[in-house]
Amino acid sequence: MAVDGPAGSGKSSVSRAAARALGFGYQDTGAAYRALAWHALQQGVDLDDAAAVVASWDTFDYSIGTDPDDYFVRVGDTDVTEAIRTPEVTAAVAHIAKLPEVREKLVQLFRQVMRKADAQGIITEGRDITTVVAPDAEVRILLTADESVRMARRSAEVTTQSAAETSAALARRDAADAKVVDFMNAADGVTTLDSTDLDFDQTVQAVVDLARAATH
Ligand SMILES: Nc1ncnc2c1ncn2[C@@H]1O[C@H](COP(=O)(O)OP(=O)(O)O)[C@@H](O)[C@H]1O
Ligand SMILES: Nc1ccn([C@@H]2O[C@H](COP(=O)(O)OP(=O)(O)O)[C@@H](O)[C@H]2O)c(=O)n1
Repeated sequence: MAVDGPAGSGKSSVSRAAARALGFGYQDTGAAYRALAWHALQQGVDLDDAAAVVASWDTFDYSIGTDPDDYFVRVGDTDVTEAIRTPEVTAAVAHIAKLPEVREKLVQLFRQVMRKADAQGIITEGRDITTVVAPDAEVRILLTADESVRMARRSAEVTTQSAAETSAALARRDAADAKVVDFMNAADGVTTLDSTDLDFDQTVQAVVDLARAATH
């Protein structure tokens, strides 16, 4: 299954809960972009130097947990599950996500994780999963919500920044990301799920229902 959508739409939390309900694996692709940004920052790479960012790939030893009950993100031996969520990494990630060489390598990595998954299925979520990474997925969903709702959800999670700062950062990142891939409009055959007026459990249920409808 493929799930795309803008920041704060609920992709990670909803996909993970739906995977748990379905007995599926779960792959958070944003975590890989974040982890590469973390790795490049850690190595002191100038993020405006595209060649240097691409070169940092050679020492990027990435692993992610695809069991929805055992989620982790690691670079080498370092657990970066928390470290990749800081506002600094969040602000840096769009600089590397715009580089086609980086995207190509990550797309291959995501497909490899999908092939290796030993569960009955896997939900992969991100920005370009329905269109680029897995356009032939059995179920493809664009998860959306009004921008003000997404800002409120994200602000409730981030405690190291004011709500106004978090909201401004979210809008800036969506604008930068939208120049690279279109995740605001559903491609042909992709189902739009608008969670503006749905609570968390209702949204998870809607995803589970779409999965079951496709397989029965
Ligand atoms: N339908 C919903 N109603 C209320 N809160 C939600 C809903 N969907 C997600 N959330 C909450 O919004 C926040 C952002 O969700 P997240 O999964 O991190 O979004 P994304 O991965 O798209 O950035 C989380 O705290 C999550 O629990
Ligand atoms: N498939 C993907 C996933 C993430 N990304 C990039 O990675 C960043 C972080 O993704 P994320 O899914 O963790 O972000 P949130 O939507 O959770 O805030 C995004 O802002 C994009 O720049 C991407 O370009 N393509």
